[in-house]
Amino acid sequence: MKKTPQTLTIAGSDSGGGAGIQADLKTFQELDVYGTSVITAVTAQNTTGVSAIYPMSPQAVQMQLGAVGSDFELAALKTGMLFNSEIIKEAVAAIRKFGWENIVVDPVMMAKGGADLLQQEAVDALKTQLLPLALLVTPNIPEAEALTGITITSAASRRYAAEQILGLGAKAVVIKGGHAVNAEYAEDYFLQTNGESVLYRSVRIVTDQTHGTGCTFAAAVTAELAKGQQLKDAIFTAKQFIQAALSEPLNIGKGHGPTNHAAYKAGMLGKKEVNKIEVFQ
Ligand SMILES: Nc1ncnc2c1ncn2[C@@H]1O[C@H](COP(=O)(O)OP(=O)(O)O)[C@@H](O)[C@H]1O
Ligand SMILES: Cc1ncc(COP(=O)(O)O)c(N)n1
Repeated sequence: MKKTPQTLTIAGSDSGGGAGIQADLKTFQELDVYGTSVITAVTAQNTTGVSAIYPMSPQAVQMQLGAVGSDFELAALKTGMLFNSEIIKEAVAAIRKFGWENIVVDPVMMAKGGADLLQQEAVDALKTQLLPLALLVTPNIPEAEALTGITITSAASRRYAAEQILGLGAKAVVIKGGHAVNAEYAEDYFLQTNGESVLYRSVRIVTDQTHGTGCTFAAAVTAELAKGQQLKDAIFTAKQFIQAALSEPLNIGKGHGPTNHAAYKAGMLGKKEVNKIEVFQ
């Protein structure tokens, strides 16, 4: 009997439903994998910002990880908001204990409104303990800068930052371009340890409805890996997924609205020229 691929997200809850655990589970569902979740923190959040953060105790995280690990056969997992170094330690311990592979680390540091989703003291633990276990790490530009101390202003500095991140032990990195000053394109730059690089380019969609883009992108990569796709193909599908999700806005909330997680499966991608993804190897 063929089993549905099983996945896990270790992340924070977004009461507004557009980012974090909620974005991840919606994305898993849309891409036909089974999603489980370990909640690291509960945020009181909507499209206008984060008003409070309630981290789970390390024990609460450990118990959730144990419950998932003792029952499910995970084909891939992602991490999102981890908040502090104690929670990172629990995630690392469970990854080792259960022998989980295909680990996608979205090094979530800050919400778009500026709230700290990773405490400063935890950046070191993320770098030294979690990144060495990652198949892929998916920083946006400010996160890649925080991980490396490099200011990204050009293709050369982006490549240099990617190399430094691989130096931390991740097998591959994709530096996402949502925050770049490129008005025309959103470019995601992929580099892996054998030196191979790929640039994924789409037309930049003019919208302020970008809440949860990073979570959704990493969850889509995770789902595709769980289905057995190669990393480069999984990233291509994730880029298509987020492009469709941005191009069919839901117009929900008073601030930075959530993306449309249903658009890709509903076939909206193929319908618009703007949604073509270019790939440069
Ligand atoms: N305006 C946009 N138009 C098209 N793609 C975008 C846009 N903003 C972000 N993306 C894409 O969304 C994904 C997440 O990128 P980014 O927004 O940089 O991450 P984060 O949410 O972590 O800050 C990437 O694939 C990026 O290229
Ligand atoms: C619980 C939680 N996790 C992550 C994000 C980052 O969201 P984005 O994907 O827009 O960077 C968020 N705002 N809230």
